[in-house]
Amino acid sequence: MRSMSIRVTGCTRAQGTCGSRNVFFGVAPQNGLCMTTAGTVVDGKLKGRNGAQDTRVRKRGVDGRVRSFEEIPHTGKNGWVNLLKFWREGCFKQLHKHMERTFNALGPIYREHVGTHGSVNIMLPSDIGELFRSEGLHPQRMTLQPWATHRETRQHSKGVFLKNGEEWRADRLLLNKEVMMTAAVKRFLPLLDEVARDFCQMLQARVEREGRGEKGNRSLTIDPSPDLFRFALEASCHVLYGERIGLFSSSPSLESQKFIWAVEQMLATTPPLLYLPHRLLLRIGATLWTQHATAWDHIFSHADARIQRGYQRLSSSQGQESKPGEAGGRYTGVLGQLMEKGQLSLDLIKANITELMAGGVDTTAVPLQFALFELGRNPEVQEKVRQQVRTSWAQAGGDPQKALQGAPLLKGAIKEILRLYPVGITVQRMPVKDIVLQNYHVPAGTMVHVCLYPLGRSAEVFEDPQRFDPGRWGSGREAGQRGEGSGFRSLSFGFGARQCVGRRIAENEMQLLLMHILLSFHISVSSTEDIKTTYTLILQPETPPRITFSKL
Ligand code: HEM
Repeated sequence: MRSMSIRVTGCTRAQGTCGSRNVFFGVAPQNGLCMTTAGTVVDGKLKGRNGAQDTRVRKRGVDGRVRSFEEIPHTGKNGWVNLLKFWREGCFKQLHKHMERTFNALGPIYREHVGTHGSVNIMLPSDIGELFRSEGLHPQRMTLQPWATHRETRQHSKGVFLKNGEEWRADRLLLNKEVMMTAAVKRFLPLLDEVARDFCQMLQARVEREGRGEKGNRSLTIDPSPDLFRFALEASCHVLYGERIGLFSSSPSLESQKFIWAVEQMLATTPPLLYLPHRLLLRIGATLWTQHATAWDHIFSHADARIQRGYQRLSSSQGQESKPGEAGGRYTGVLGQLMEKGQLSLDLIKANITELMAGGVDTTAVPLQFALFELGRNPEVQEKVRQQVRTSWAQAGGDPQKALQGAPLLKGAIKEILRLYPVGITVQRMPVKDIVLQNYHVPAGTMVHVCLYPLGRSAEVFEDPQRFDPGRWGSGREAGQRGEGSGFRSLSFGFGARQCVGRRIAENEMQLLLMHILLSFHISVSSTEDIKTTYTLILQPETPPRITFSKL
């Protein structure tokens, strides 16, 4: 086992889990006192066993030893009591804020036991690096058991999201070729660009039709979220099935609206099911379980219909000479590529494509809402990004890949959005060997959560963390970043071999849409107040922001 050097911890604001919103200890808010095995938190400040004032430095124990797992500060030992408090305090919906408060109170590492689930939570890049180095050849996350149970009860195969071990790796290597490799990105980028341009045309027509002001110079204020969900679904279907589904028409299909609703329902019902004995809920036919399973059934039947169509299209074009995935010279999407190569069984193609569909809509539509809001409330930043995009677009001669390459601020803007509003608020790993984090022993097989929301907003890690500054990610610019260790700061897509398989689709899709919007519209918001956020397996705005689009 490797020992670690002394580390300065990241707590600058010790406001504490133990204040009025304490969900764990049930201690009267006035005295704000919580016990941990490693120390005592008094008024949100960590004191050693002997009551010494918190130095914010995790030192070796007095005898110089690595501290034991049990000594890691924790939020209460009884998982069921904690669960009850979680429920009563509405903590499921504010998990990201709860994590931030708990780090502020307990320091950069803590244990948590809620219901049936136990974890060690960390947030500093140096600890994340250590975790990454111990993830092994088959990195393992927390399994979303309710999703797995749905597959088992319906006798569906599992895709990469739910698999582990060699089975996971075999599927994943084949999927990488179709969605992550540079050659694949080149194939699907024009499809995403087409959808992004069509979206902007649709928006331009709407601004002209419904906007205020003089003809040709109109503005429209709307909640763009329904349109962004449609955009993300249209883009996903185009890339995955090679099919446009007409969601920008005046009468988008009811079936697609139902799909969007089903993904929302599936996401919202997941967090409570993670902490409850969901198999029992299944057996007694509890509403929560039924809602969850019905939502998944809908997602599956939507994908099924499209896969059948894709299969027929491909079968009818067989015999014509063409490259794989390009029936009759036309790119037939990720589905077409996988079918033509024939290395994955039809069953596994279906399982994986369905997961890509389920994972690919809300995850991009929601950050786009935050991005429009941040660009709107930071007009100077918006203008800088627009200038770069304009120049790059003019030089790219219509080639979307070149245009994106010449606009690093656009990439920086997406990174900033995901730093401030990480879609998934944690990345989890089970280390395959014992490790030492913050000088505590963490045994192999422990579920460790990397908490992205507190990481992204930590003054220990980022200079002026509340500022939306796409330039902080520029090459050679270390100024916007702090603390020891390099890397492990931009982790919203996870890390290593198990990072998000849809990453390249998501990044390009979001960048292209923002690029075309910035080329066509000035964006503004009426209120610059922070957006309140809520957690429903993904982090979203409590109320979608209203955005004003003014024609340039
Ligand atoms: C901004 C958008 C997105 C974010 C922030 C995001 C984030 C993540 C994260 C954090 C993980 C876990 C990675 C890890 O454990 O290291 C993940 C996994 C995954 N994501 Fe995404 N995702 C996004 C978009 C997408 C899209 C568009 C798709 C599908 C087209 C997708 C499909 C998946 C799948 C299938 C996995 C499981 C991969 C595996 O276990 O091998 N995601 N995503």
